[in-house]
Amino acid sequence: MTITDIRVRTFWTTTYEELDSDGHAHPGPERQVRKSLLTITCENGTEGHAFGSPEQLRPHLAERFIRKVLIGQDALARERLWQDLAHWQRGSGGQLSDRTLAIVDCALWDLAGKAAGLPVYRLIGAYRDKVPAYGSIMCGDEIEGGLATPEDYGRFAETLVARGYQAIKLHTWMPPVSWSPSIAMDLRACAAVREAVGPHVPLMLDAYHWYSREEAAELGRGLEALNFTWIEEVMDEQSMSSYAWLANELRIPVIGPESMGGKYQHRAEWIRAGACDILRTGVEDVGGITPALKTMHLAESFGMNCEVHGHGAENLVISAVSKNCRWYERGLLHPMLDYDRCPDHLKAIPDPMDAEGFVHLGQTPGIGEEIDFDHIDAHPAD
Ligand SMILES: O=C(O)[C@H](O)[C@@H](O)[C@@H](O)C(=O)NO
Ligand SMILES: [Mg+2]
Repeated sequence: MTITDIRVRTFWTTTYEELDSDGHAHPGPERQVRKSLLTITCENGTEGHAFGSPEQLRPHLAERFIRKVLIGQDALARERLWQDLAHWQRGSGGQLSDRTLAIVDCALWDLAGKAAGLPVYRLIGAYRDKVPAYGSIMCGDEIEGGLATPEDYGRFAETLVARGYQAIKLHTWMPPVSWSPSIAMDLRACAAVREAVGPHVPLMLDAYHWYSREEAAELGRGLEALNFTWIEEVMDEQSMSSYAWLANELRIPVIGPESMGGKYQHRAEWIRAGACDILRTGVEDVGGITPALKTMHLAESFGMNCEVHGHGAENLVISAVSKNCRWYERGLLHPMLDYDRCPDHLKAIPDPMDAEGFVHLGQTPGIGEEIDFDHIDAHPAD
């Protein structure tokens, strides 16, 4: 199966979210945004697709790297094509990101699933056909009726448990919220959620990402008293030794790294340094399904769980093929947003969740996205 073409289509789609000055998502006015679709085509007409941002698929990257590495190559040689693209990162002057690698890798996996007539999670080797989900709540805000108070978090958590979520993760308040960061408020929100859902629902916290060691330890001890399941990204992840210090200080499991680059190699160093009790990966964070699988296997070799960052078909695949992954992160969730609303560019959401809190893997060949090509072609945004 020889790759004969790659193309990028950029189109308009609707969003109901906006990013704050720190890059965290919150509810926002309905508006149109640009999104891109990479399509890889083989000589027999088989195609693989993956979504990304226009910036991650901009012409310089599509022509200088993606086309150059892929055209004429065996589409099923994913490992070699991923390695070739990853090696180009050094010579790209910082232009070729892990996010772009992830898009290409996901499109190749989608193509392989189409060629085999299998959903990708079964092509890789299923561990399960449904994954328990935790509700990942958006960062706090100052919106009336949103996530402005600890009580708001408590009320929202109750609705999420009633919806079926088997666990809940809080992202609490961060700048630009005027009075944040605040350990006291973080712990008040966590206490309100624990009070609302009772003692047995697993709870996790992902808070302000730049606390000091002492602040992070104080926060962690507060979570221990509330019987939380893990503490996440509460210090700058560039300081691996700070996380080794924190993991040694606390009983509650420390999970990471999420936002750090370095793929599976850097995550191996975190394990070696004792900087995490639970490893973290994500298809976008480490450069694709191919390296995310390596991260999963790395953690498994150390008897560790590895939890997947982010929602979407590709992260659901990773969660479904790994014994040492406990959850699917479904979110980000907010009282004013309908997470189950189907995006304009899809015919169905990729992560439907049943009333018991399980997200079921689709059986359609490919990565698991039902793409609405008519929408994409009818709303060009080049
Ligand atoms: O932008 C971010 O920091 C992430 O999207 C974050 O909000 C959330 O996805 C996360 O940290 N999950 O663990
Ligand atoms: Mg996180």
